[in-house]
Amino acid sequence: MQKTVAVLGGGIGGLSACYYLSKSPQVSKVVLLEGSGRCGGWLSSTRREDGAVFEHGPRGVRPAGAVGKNTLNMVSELGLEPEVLPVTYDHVASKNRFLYVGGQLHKMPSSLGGVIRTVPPFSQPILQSVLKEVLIRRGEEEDESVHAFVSRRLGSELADIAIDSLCRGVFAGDCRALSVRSCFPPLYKAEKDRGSIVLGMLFGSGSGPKVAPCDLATRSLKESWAQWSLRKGMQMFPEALEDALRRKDSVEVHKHAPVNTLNATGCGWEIKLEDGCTVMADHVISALPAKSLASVLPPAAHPLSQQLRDISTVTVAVVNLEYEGSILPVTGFGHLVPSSEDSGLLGVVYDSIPFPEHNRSGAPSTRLTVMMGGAWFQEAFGDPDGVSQQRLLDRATQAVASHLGVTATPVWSLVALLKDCIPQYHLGHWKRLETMRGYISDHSLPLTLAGASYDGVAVNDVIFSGRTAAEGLVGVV
Ligand SMILES: Cc1cc2nc3c(=O)[nH]c(=O)nc-3n(C[C@H](O)[C@H](O)[C@H](O)COP(=O)(O)OP(=O)(O)OC[C@H]3O[C@@H](n4cnc5c(N)ncnc54)[C@H](O)[C@@H]3O)c2cc1C
Ligand SMILES: C=Cc1c2[nH]c(c1C)Cc1[nH]c(c(CCC(=O)O)c1C)Cc1[nH]c(c(C)c1CCC(=O)O)Cc1[nH]c(c(C)c1C=C)C2
Repeated sequence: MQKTVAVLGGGIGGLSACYYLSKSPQVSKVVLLEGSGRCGGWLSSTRREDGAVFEHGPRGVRPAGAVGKNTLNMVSELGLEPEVLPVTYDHVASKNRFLYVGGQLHKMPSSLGGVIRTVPPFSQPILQSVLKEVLIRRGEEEDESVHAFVSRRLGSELADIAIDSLCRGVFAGDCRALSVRSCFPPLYKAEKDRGSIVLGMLFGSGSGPKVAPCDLATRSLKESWAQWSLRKGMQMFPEALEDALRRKDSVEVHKHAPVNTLNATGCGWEIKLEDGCTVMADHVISALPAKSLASVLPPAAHPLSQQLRDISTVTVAVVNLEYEGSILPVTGFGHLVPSSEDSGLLGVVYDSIPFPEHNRSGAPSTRLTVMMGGAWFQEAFGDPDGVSQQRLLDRATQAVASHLGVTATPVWSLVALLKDCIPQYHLGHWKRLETMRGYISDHSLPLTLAGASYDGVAVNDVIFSGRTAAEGLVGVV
């Protein structure tokens, strides 16, 4: 029987689910319902007339692994290959990442020399911790915080500085609350399967999904890409996806269509939109943030809604700055700030270094992005609704002045408050997923969960979640 599938949320997760569904003859109709006036969700770029591009959300995607290949396959199918801007592993933006500790920038080790010597801010060679790690006994816990896991296996200094910063630079989150099992599955699996992170990395652990690479993915391997972006910014990606979907007879894309309620009809769903319109569907793929889905589910699904509400999120202030000339004292991807140094200031990306193509045409300029808040937003700035743009801008320019010695006034700036933008996979997230998916299956709800709230926040993971959701319904596409 052919089905009508409604996909809720037109972020990269929902668009991807539609894309894969539309490849299947088993689906007669796909209806995408996006609440806002734009598809793409957090993939959002400001393009100025002089050619400058500023990212508010993701600025680079990794080509590595099956999910990285999968994304590049989609990029290629969408005809975006000529627009791809690759950054190779030997580029300075791949080799140089900094930590701001004790009022100074420290380059993170990226070569053997950097791990065999004692390199500040660390008090002993990283290699020492790595060699000892092999001898540490396997943990017994079903889950553990990222901080506890790394402290146990590699020592508290690496956990307090490097891992604390890494969790801020990926989840804008607190490594003492985040789950190692859900945030860094390869680390957790390496210990479970091989008894050690190092042995897991050396000999592999478990088997992940397999994806056949297209020419573009093969090229990314041959040319050693570390990350890539698109010529007119990451927003090109959802724009191309939306265009491709609009060209298919089987797909309807509705923007300005916020979902208000979902009512189970016995053989599907009646979906009420805020404007009073109704959409009927045999199946729903939700690519909404977990809390948004919780608020539209029927009261009878209360146990599921409660679990969804318990997946918390953090708010990040993103400040894009543009300076006259080439003003950076160092070169690289950017720097992260551990929470012990300055909890409210997460890090600074040196956007002009990996992607100079996004600089304005004409006179030289430097583009930076300062990211603030995250799990520390409330303690640093108070209620997100009460903080002024000027305060965020001042805090960002002060950080650029004290961390990088850049005291010039930016020639252009943009402050964006990204409310509830990154889900936090706290301790026990895996159990919550099991409970939620168990509830859906036990109650035979025609509902699939996709998007960043569940199985990975990276663009690649979210796209793959859209594919998995579609394939769960129609088989391999
Ligand atoms: C500042 C920042 C930097 C990032 N950097 C990177 C990076 O460098 N690399 C990387 O891989 N990833 C990065 N990410 C992560 C990645 O961008 C996100 O995890 C991903 O875009 C989430 O996609 P999504 O489709 O799951 O959700 P969203 O983008 O949140 O999309 C959900 C959609 O649902 C819609 N919606 C909400 N409620 C309703 C409703 N009731 N009815 C209808 N529609 C509704 C929203 O309008 C939205 O369009 C970053 C994220 C942020 C915030
Ligand atoms: C300072 C805050 C943030 C910076 N980027 C993000 C935040 C919250 C969000 C983010 N960054 C990455 C991802 C995807 C993860 C993935 O698995 O691909 C997300 C959601 C990529 C990333 N950024 C950094 C690392 C180590 C990674 C992981 C992948 C990789 O190694 O490339 C470090 C980093 N992020 C930021 C800065 C300033 C920084 C380091 C210098 C900004």
